[in-house]
Amino acid sequence: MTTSTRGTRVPAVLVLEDGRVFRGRAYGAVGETFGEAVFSTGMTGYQETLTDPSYHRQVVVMTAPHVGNTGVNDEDAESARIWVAGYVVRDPARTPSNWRSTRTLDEELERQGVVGISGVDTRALTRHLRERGAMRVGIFSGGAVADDAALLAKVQAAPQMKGADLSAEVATKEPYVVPAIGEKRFTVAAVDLGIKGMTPQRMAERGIEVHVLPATATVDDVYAVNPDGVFFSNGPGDPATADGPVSVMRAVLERRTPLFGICFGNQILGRALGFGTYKLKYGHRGINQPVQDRTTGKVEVTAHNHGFAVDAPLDTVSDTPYGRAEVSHVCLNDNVVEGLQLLDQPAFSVQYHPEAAAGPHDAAYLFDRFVSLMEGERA
Ligand SMILES: NC(=O)CC[C@H](N)C(=O)O
Repeated sequence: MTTSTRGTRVPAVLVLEDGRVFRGRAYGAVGETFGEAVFSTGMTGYQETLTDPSYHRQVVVMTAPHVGNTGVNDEDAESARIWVAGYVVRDPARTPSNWRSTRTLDEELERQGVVGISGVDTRALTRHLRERGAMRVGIFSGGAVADDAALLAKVQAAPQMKGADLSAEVATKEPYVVPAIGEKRFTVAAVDLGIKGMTPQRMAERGIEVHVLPATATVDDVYAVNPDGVFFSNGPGDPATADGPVSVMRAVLERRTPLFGICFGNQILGRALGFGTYKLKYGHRGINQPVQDRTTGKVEVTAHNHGFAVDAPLDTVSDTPYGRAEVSHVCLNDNVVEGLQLLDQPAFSVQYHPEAAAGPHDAAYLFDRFVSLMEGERA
């Protein structure tokens, strides 16, 4: 049960699993919530962040101090609802202003029952997460917020992100089609593991008819649409649990159908090739992360949202059951693997978000690369 906080100063408390406590005021819905505390460095694009299904079960801390300035509109959502488990801001806008805005962010959080906290020193909280790593957190308001020991016990009983199998909780239950814009050139089967709305849109803009399939889609479901290419989306949870999608991807690789993966899809390609995945200390989340495309040498500024990464050798070509593979992209902040490509068949993936919602459009060329692979098959 949640109630309104707007215009009030309901006390709220944020409790990390290592016992650190931050006090503030309720923001959005009043109640309690649990998740993995992560920080996003995006200065803008909060609506896209909140509605990205990959944030399911995560409590997002915004490093930008002023959030909500442009309100909420009906155009920028990346899915039908807010997925973050909780929201932490420093200084929410009191009077949002934007020509597209139809409501305030705190109204929207409250309407969707999303518990948040404001008035928190998000710089201190971010530094704590950076030093200690992402960890479980609870936000509490409205009830007893004084007994920190009892709240800490609740946080320590909440589920971990490591080992969480979440795609089926966020993905579509029924297949649907996003039609090509203009002349239809290709058909793609897109396995929805938590897809963002902009991803099929970026394909549709290139003449692709996108058949979005549930996370549980089988190899037969994928080939029933007679695809020119197969796509595996972003999504929440630990890639080590995604055995079903890994086996579907292996079947796609067997058939040498052109393949593209984004984020969770990159981790699944890593696993399909025989690499491991591991949890990063605090992940990459934001819209200003430098990545180098090692195939061209170009550096691009990119949107990220990942807490896990692929463990593949950076400087050697690997022999895999599907031929030679290499790391195509790398994050220049920390050398984390940001992309994989096969050298003997048309398959590649990136760990970041070329659909750019929100974020810079530097990486849009990857959708063209996917089109080229499908063109190559036809030539
Ligand atoms: N955006 C994504 O697809 C994230 C993938 C995975 N859940 C991770 O945290 O690394």
